[in-house]
Amino acid sequence: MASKLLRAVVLGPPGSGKGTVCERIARSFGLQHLSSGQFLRESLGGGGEAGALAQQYLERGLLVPDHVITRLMVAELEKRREQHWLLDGFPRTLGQAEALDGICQLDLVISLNIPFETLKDRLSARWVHPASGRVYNMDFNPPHTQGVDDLTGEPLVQREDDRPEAVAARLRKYKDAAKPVMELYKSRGILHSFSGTETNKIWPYVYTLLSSRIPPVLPEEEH
Ligand SMILES: Nc1nc2c(ncn2[C@@H]2O[C@H](COP(=O)(O)OP(=O)(O)O)[C@@H](O)[C@H]2O)c(=O)[nH]1
Ligand SMILES: Nc1ncnc2c1ncn2[C@@H]1O[C@H](COP(=O)(O)OP(=O)(O)O)[C@@H](O)[C@H]1O
Repeated sequence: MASKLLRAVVLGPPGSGKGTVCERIARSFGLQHLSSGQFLRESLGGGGEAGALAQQYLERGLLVPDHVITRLMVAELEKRREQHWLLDGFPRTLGQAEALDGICQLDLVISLNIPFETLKDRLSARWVHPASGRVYNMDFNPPHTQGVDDLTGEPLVQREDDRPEAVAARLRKYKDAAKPVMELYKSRGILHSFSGTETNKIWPYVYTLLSSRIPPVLPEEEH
């Protein structure tokens, strides 16, 4: 069955499980997701003055200026015109949402609503494989061998911006910037909010919602 190309966004504060949920959606529905944070970190690898400046925002847990992230994301999305879009972490401000409006009409927006204490606990236990963006958590999804990526055997690291000093600032900034974005999508009737402390409990609802738009390639439990 041919389906219309999906234009979807997953929003939520740092640590809310956007990456985890997007990974499951990608696998269950046979599509690729684009994480603005991971994409930024990869794009900065090349160095240069602009890269060094953006790096400082990331390390301090601050939002990169709208024009920087928007230019990067819009250029990448133009390349993926013929694919489904599942965006993780973009748009995060009203300016970014308006820029996205200029290139597509969103079908659905998933918002993850997770208590503050849960976010803090999760971020302090997050370990990542920098090259792939694969994410682990020492309680929730630990690697097979401690400190090592399952697929490559390379070392895992903790992100600079997951340090407690940076986390509080990130969560505050997120709230301020995201509020008008949520209101915009709510007013359009495309916002779907999911609340809870466990991704495994939220996941079946997300799966059902996505299934109403695009045919799954895997059953819900095989994420
Ligand atoms: N304990 C616990 N950790 C989770 C759960 N869902 C995701 N995580 C972990 O929480 C951290 C943040 O999740 P991530 O998907 O990276 O969130 P993002 O910052 O919104 O993209 C990661 O280390 C995940 O492995 C959950 O239900 N319980
Ligand atoms: N849409 C965006 N606008 C501005 N900065 C962004 C955006 N997405 C990612 N970033 C930058 O990348 C960092 C990491 O983002 P991300 O990997 O999505 O992590 P998290 O959701 O855990 O904050 C952010 O703190 C910010 O500096």
